[in-house]
Amino acid sequence: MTTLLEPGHSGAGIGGATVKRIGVIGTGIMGADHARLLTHAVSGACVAGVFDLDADRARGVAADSGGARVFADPYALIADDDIDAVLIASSDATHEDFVLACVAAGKPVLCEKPLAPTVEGCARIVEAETAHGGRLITVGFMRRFDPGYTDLKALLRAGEVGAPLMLHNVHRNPAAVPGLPSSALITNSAVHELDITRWLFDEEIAEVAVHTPRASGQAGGTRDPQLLILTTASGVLSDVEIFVNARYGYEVRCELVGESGTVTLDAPPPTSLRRGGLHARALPGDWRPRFAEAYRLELQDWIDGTDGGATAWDGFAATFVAQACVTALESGQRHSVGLPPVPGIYRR
Ligand SMILES: NC(=O)c1ccc[n+]([C@@H]2O[C@H](COP(=O)([O-])OP(=O)(O)OC[C@H]3O[C@@H](n4cnc5c(N)ncnc54)[C@H](O)[C@@H]3O)[C@@H](O)[C@H]2O)c1
Ligand SMILES: O[C@H]1[C@H](O)[C@@H](O)[C@H](O)[C@@H](O)[C@H]1O
Repeated sequence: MTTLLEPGHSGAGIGGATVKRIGVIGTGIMGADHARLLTHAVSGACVAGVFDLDADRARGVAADSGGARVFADPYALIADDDIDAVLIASSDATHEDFVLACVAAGKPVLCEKPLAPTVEGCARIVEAETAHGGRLITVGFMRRFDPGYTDLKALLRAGEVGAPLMLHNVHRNPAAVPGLPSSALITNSAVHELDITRWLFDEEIAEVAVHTPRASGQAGGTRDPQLLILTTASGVLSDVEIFVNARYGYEVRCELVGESGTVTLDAPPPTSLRRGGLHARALPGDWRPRFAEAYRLELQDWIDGTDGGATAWDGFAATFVAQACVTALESGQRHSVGLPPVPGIYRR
């Protein structure tokens, strides 16, 4: 693939031989988790700098990361000569400015999903990276590294279930903040399934529809749950139940239906308890335990420069489809997607 990175680099990852000094912007739930993984579970990296609007939070993560520098300004962190690459885990609306600053500084950047919450914001990022002339950006669609999803894709590729027909996805969170906009179920949560559908079938989503039952009484006015129906260019259907006030726990699973068999991706853990007439398996409270291995593998891939992660174009496409879903939600009508052509630097 085309790259303008230094020798030893491949694609948007960091690559090279020495320990990579990472700057982390945003040290909330995800930033702290990524910093912990970079410090303790990923080889060839250390957390060298942190920034968060909440300075106490940044100081706590810096201390847990072996004494990283706490920056007072995120743009100073990005520009600093002792920071080799940047991980952005601040809130969604801040991603665009930070990613653009990384591209301007020529630094590899791993940005948590979504790349930006608006299509226009993602387009500005893709334009900047294209003008730079080589890939620097990776987007944190970590499910691409989840052993369950990679197995599912391998079985599909090997022809084990024949040609694909349907993918049934379930994505549930125990509770959302009261007053969450209905569109956020799509742009912040179901955006993972939009990415996974494109990645699994290696094709674009051509049409979307969104159906809603009556809203849950626990949802505080948000239209929750929602059922997204995605149709790919070749006519595969991928349906997504997104329910962010499911109350009982965090759960992500799916079933792929092919012409000669099916594959079920269930929720770990592998252990289950049988007692008192029940057969039970513990569910996590959020995404971190469910996708722990996926986050680790995603970060290792980025540090190694192996280039298996989602590109800025994938980030653009996911937000583009999400926007079409929001339009479908608001209009109650099916909506064609019509992605623009893929710029050259993203053709694999
Ligand atoms: N890949 C995943 O599975 C996954 C899971 C959860 C969250 N996320 C994404 O990660 C990002 C962070 O989510 P979170 O759950 O950690 O949220 P969080 O609220 O716990 O943390 C966000 C942090 O960003 C900080 N922040 C806000 N504005 C900032 C700014 N301008 N500069 C620097 N810091 C700023 C906040 O102070 C906070 O500490 C979001 O974009 C979210 O969509 C991804
Ligand atoms: O930001 C989080 C995160 O992306 C999780 O992976 C997803 O399951 C949640 O629904 C979402 O709110």
